[in-house]
Amino acid sequence: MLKIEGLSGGYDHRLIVRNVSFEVGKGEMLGILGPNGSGKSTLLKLISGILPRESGEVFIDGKSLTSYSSKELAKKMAVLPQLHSHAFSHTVRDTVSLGRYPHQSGWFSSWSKEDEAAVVEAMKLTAMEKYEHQLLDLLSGGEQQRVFVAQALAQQAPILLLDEPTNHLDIAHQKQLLDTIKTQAIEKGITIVSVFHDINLASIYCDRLLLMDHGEIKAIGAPHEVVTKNQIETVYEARVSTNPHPERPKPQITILPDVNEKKDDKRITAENFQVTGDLVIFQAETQLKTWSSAVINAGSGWYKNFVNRRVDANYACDNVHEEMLAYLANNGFSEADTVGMMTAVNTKDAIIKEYDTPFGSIVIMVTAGVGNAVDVSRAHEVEMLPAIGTINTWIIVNGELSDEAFIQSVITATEAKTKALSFEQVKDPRTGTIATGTSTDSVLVAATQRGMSIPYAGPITEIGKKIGQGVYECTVEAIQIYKKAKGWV
Ligand SMILES: Nc1ncnc2c1ncn2[C@@H]1O[C@H](COP(=O)(O)OP(=O)(O)OP(=O)(O)O)[C@@H](O)[C@H]1O
Repeated sequence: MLKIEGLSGGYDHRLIVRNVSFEVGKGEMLGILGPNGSGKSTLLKLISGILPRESGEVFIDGKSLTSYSSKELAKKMAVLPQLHSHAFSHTVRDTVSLGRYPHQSGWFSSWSKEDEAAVVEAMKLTAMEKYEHQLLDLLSGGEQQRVFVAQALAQQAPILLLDEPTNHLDIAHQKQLLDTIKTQAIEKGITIVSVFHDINLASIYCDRLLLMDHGEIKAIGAPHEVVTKNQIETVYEARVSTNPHPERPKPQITILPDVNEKKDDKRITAENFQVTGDLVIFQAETQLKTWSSAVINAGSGWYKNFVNRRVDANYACDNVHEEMLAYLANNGFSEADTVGMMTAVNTKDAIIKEYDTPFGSIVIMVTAGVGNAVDVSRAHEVEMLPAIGTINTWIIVNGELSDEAFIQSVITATEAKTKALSFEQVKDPRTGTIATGTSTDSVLVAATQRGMSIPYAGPITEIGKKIGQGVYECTVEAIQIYKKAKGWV
C-alpha cells in the first residue's frame, strides 16, 4: 500500500531524515515514536510530499508519489498536520467540508450526497456534530484538534497520515479518537501512519512501531519488540520500566524519577503488628510494594494497611468483596491503602515472628485453620465447596525485592507451609492423605523496597532460607494452637 525507500530530506539542504525505508500494509496502523527533534514530523512531511525529498522514493500502490497529481494524491492520502495555535474564522462544518476538496470536479464544484454524508459521518466519529456551526477559534485546543481529524476523515482517503492526533485531548477523547481511527483501519482497511508522543498509547493502538533517533530508524517492529526498556532508555535518555498492559499484549512504560521523596528508613518489626480478637493489623508508615492473593487489592500494588479479619466459620455472603470493603471502611481502612484477607481462626492465635538476615530482616505472620485441608494432588478426585478455614501467610520484607524475588518468595513460602502440614500430619478428610494446604489459602509478600536489593528469594538465598524456616515454624506453631483449640490434641 505505502512503501518508503531510502527516504532522506530536511530543510535548506540540512538533512534531518536519513535513509528511511519501511512498508505499511492495507489496514495497518504504524506509529512513529522518537524524542523531540528526532525527525518524526519531517518524515511525515516527506512522505506526504509537503516537503521535497533529497533522495529516496515514496510509493503508493506501487506508483511513485511524484506520478500523482495533487488532487489524485489527496484522494489517496489525507494528512493531519501538527496543530499550532492559529486564529480560525471558519465554522466547524466548513472546515470539515474542506476535506472533500479532492472529490469536487469542474469549475463550479457541486456538493454531492456523498460529500454531505462524509462530512456528517466525520463530525459524528469525532463527536463534533453538536459544534457544527461554531467558529473554530471559539473552541478549545482539543476540540479544534478533533475538527482537523474530522477533516482528514472526511477526505475518505485510503491512507491517513497523522501528526500527534491526540495532542490536546483528555484521556476520554484520546481513547474515543484512537478507537475511531483504529476502527477505520480494521473495518475500512485504511492504512494509518501516525506520530505519537505518548509511547503507551502508540503501543496500545498500533500494529507496529517505528522508533526514530536523530533522523534514522532505531527500531521497527511490533510494540513488544520496540518498546523495550533498553531501547526506550537509550533513545529518550530517560530511566523507565516496562510493564504489561492489563488486557492486551502491548507493553507500557513508566517513568522512573531520579528525585527522592522523603526518606523513611524505619525498619519494620513484629512490634508494629496489632492483634485483637477480630483482626491482625499491620500499618506501615509508607506504602510497601505488595503481591498477594487477598480478598481486597489482590495482585500487585503499593499499600500501607494490611488486615487479616476474623469472620465466623459459617460466614456466607453474596458479594464477599463488597461486604469486606464495607467492613474495612467502617473500621477506618480505605480501599486505596489496604490489603484485606479473611480467616475463621481466632486472630489472637496469629503467630508473628521476626527473622534477621545479613541484608536486614523479615517479619512473618501466619494464621492457620486446617478444617478445610486439601491434598492438592488428589483434589480432582473429589467434589469440594469453598469454605472458610484457611492458612493466611504474610511475609514483610525490609529490603528491595525484584519481581523474581517476589514470585520466589511465594514459592518458598508455599513449600514451607506444605512441609509444616506434613510434619503436623494434617490430612485431607476426603482422601485421607496428607494435605498440602487448605481450599482457600492466601499469601502476601510486601517489601519496603528500601535498603539492600534482593534479586532472588529461592531456598538457597539468604532471604529464602529465612522465609523457609520462618513460614515453616510459624505454620507448625499455628496448626498446633488450632488443633488444641479444636480439642484435636
Ligand atoms: N520548518 C523548519 N525549518 C527548519 N528546520 C526545521 C523545520 N522544522 C523542523 N526543523 C528541524 O528539524 C528537526 C526535526 O524536527 P521535527 O519537527 O521533524 O522533529 P519531531 O521529531 O517531529 O519533534 P517533536 O517531537 O518536537 O515534534 C529539528 O531539529 C527542527 O529544528
